[in-house]
Amino acid sequence: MEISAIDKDKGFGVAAELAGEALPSSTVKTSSRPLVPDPTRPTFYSPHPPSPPHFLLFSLDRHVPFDPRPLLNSSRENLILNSAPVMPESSIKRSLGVDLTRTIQESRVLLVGAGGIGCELLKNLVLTGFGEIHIIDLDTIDLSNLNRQFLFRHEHIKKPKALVAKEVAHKFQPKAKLEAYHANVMDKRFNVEWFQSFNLVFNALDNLAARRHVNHMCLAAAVPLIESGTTGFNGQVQVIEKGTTECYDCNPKETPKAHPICTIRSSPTQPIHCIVWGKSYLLPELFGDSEDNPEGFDNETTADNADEIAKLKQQAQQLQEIRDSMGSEEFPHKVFDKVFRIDIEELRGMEGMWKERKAPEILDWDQLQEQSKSVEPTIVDIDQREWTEPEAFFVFKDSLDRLSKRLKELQKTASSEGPAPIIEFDKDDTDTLDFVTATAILRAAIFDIEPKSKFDTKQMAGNIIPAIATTNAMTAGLCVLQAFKVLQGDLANSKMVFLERSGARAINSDSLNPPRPDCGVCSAVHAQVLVDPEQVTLNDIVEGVLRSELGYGVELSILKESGVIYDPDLEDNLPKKLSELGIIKDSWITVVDEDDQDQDPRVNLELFINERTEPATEEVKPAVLKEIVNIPRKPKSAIQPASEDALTTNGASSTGKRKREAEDDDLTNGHLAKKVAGESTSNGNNSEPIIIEDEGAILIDD
Ligand SMILES: Nc1ncnc2c1ncn2[C@@H]1O[C@H](COP(=O)(O)OP(=O)(O)OP(=O)(O)O)[C@@H](O)[C@H]1O
Ligand SMILES: [Zn+2]
Repeated sequence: MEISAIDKDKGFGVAAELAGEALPSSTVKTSSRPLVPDPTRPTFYSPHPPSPPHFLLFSLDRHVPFDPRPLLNSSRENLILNSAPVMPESSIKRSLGVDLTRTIQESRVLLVGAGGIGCELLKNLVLTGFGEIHIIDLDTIDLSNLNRQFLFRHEHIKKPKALVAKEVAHKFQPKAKLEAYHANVMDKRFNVEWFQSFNLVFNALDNLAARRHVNHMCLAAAVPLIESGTTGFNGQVQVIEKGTTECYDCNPKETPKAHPICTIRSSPTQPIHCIVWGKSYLLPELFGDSEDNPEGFDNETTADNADEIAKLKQQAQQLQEIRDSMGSEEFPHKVFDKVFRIDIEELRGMEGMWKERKAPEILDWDQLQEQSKSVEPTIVDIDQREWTEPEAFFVFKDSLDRLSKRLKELQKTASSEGPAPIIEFDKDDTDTLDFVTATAILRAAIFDIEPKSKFDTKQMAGNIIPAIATTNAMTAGLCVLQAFKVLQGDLANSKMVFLERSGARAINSDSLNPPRPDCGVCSAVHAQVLVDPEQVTLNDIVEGVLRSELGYGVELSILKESGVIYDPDLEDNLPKKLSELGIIKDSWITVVDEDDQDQDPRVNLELFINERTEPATEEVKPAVLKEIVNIPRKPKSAIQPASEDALTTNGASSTGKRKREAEDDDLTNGHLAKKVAGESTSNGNNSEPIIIEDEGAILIDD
């Protein structure tokens, strides 16, 4: 990447030179000339760089009459990050124009999550002049949040994130109207009407369930949603608008990987299999509640793995007997012999398993005892390199001893009525981490698998994906840019934006796709029904609303979050009151049309339960639709190719993403990356620079 730094004083240039040293693969060019207006473009200020760079960074102070509108109006993405403590309104107007500034000031927006992205986003929203911002977060502040959730300080630890975020952000812009909720966004009180009260919703969440819930509520409320997320250096921003774009659920999401039980118990092939064995099998069997379901591997009994489960249970039972000798001198030897010798001997006996791969090797207590004599106790502090077998053996005994003493201590002080004390894995609990690292290394040696260091084990066992402050900050900036487009009703130019570390460009974008016709979530029609859940029966809904008012036939089923509550073969629930079925105010049921005899079935109907206060009378039916809705038929072929011009007005149908994937195949180093950048400059698509205004807005052109 090529970076040009220009400043009328020397300071920025020096900083850029230092940056150049820190980024040896980049070319940093510095210059200390003043900015001059570009005579060919009336509102544009050109520094006349020596050669057209890929990115151009401007650091401007208040006195330079800079107008970045041409950049904002360019067809490509720009990134705005506000870095100033307070951005004067005049600056915002100059940057965004009077109309957009007013729209922003009059907007009422919801920010869900005040974590890594949320803190950055709140700061951006406040400094950009958003008029009313509601912040919701269920969590309290933790020490580990402070490195990147910059609104929080040490004195805020244990306080609710939403409330502290509000308080701190308010100081940036006292005029902003902020409202905070220390609550779960999935609470029923945050109902469709509440969502409808916002012009725009931002998701800055960290889990699938909450993201899907907000997606669903925004679709039901017909409020646009800007969804965002980061993992390490990668970030993504997606604009979702009912009926126009794909929703969060249009594309299936990966669920966390569970390893097959046979892999964990008898045929590990990767370091993670040994780590999961130490963390989710051996540690809980010795120090936890062995009745608990282990996490990280799939121990559901099926025809295929019934034998494996039975074997595991048998081995676990034998370990339980050994557990009784915890605290005695023989305890470590007994545990070692059981898991690193007896169980392995048994496995070796299953000859069929070892035809294709090397049979596991048994470990020898006496030999390791001898070899580990010279190991220093400080070995536990060496976390960057993999321990040798004797070192791992030493830590195995040492951590087993520490954990045994801890559990004995806990047992002494525990009350007899409460649950028996246990020790669970925690990546920040050194005793458990040492134990898992050491046992995983010993197991890896048995199966001839590469060992992992304590540091790596912590990442892998703790499912840690490093959170990078810069990625969060850039992603939050991109969210605001997309918000500008949504608020201007310019969905045609809204994008799906990606931050990536590899490839030619850091920021890439893709046109938004129209909704997938087969998506059960966003193809659904949403309606509200007014009822008294204590009085109204399911039959009142099925007959009184669905069949008589909406014309459904016999073949329909009704689902609640927990499963099916009605279908033609399940009529027991019909006479029950809604409240008895757990269908309360502000919950919803999904109606699925199963009738495909005469014509195609209708799309799903999501019926939200609204409470009615006045009683039903002769004239007023017990369940009434708030508005009559038209429920279209499902399209003939569920998966249709997305219409190319459904969203794009600029004809940009060949998406940046596909192009980028092709580029990635060719690009392995910065040299090629530069070449691509140069090419796109010459074809006129990439000629705009990045601008950083260090006390107003920072614009980074994509
Ligand atoms: N259902 C929910 N309702 C409200 N807030 C939620 C909900 N689920 C998650 N959140 C909040 O979303 C935020 C996500 O932020 P982030 O991804 O930075 O996670 P974190 O928990 O702060 O950090 P880390 O997981 O890395 O320790 C968190 O503050 C979390 O409390
Ligand atoms: Zn969808």
